Amino acid sequence: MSVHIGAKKGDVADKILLPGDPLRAKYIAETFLENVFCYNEVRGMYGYTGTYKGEKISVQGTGMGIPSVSIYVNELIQSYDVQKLIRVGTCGALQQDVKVRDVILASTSTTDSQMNRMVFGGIDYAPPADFNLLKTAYDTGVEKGLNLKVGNVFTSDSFYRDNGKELFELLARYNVLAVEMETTALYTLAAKYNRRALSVLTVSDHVLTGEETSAEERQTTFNDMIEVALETSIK
Ligand SMILES: O=P(O)(O)O[C@H]1O[C@H](CO)[C@@H](O)[C@H]1O
Ligand SMILES: O=c1cc[nH]c(=O)[nH]1
Repeated sequence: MSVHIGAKKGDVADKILLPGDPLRAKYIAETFLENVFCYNEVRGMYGYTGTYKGEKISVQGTGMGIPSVSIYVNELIQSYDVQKLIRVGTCGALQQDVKVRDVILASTSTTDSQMNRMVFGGIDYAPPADFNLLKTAYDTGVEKGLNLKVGNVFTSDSFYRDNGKELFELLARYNVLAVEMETTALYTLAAKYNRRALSVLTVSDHVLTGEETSAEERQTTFNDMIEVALETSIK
């Protein structure tokens, strides 16, 4: 057991999918995995292990934002030796040509979080996706006929903000594709511990047009993203 995960060491696979929403973890486990068992219910942050096409794989909710995802990624790496970590999250689109339900692969992330500035003494570290995971996910998506977008995403410390319009317009001008809340932490911790990480994101709402998906759709569905992540994890 670690502080926030009630699993025995061998209960967690070396590859894992990481949705922010624990009910998305439950949906993924029940819909896509075989031989499934639940290894974590601590704080309702469900974690499951099962098999996908015969390969052992886990799926763990991370909660929202950098502090929460950092707890789970630290414990998954340090206590359970997880090697390959793929976030399956939602995001808000910042570009006109990025549509609701599109799938984005985050090649890097920009953040307003102070976390990395504290770690790197004021330097702006650029957190990268693992190139092999990124290429595999891209090739897998193209094979499935998906119009994947690849690029920079904004990992925000706040979902609600007063100066949103100006900031989002500025980021959009600099080609940032979308806003979410965890990728910077995932990529930075993967680099720190020499693990492989990727964020695969479904656009759940559009910051410019106001179009959005329902809470139920955010919790379930988004199957294109999940299939790309599962296939990438076993290739
Ligand atoms: O759907 P998840 O994976 O939680 O991701 C996005 O949704 C949450 C905000 O609603 C934040 O965690 C953001 O990153
Ligand atoms: O962080 C997020 C996630 C989804 N949609 C947003 O607008 N922001």
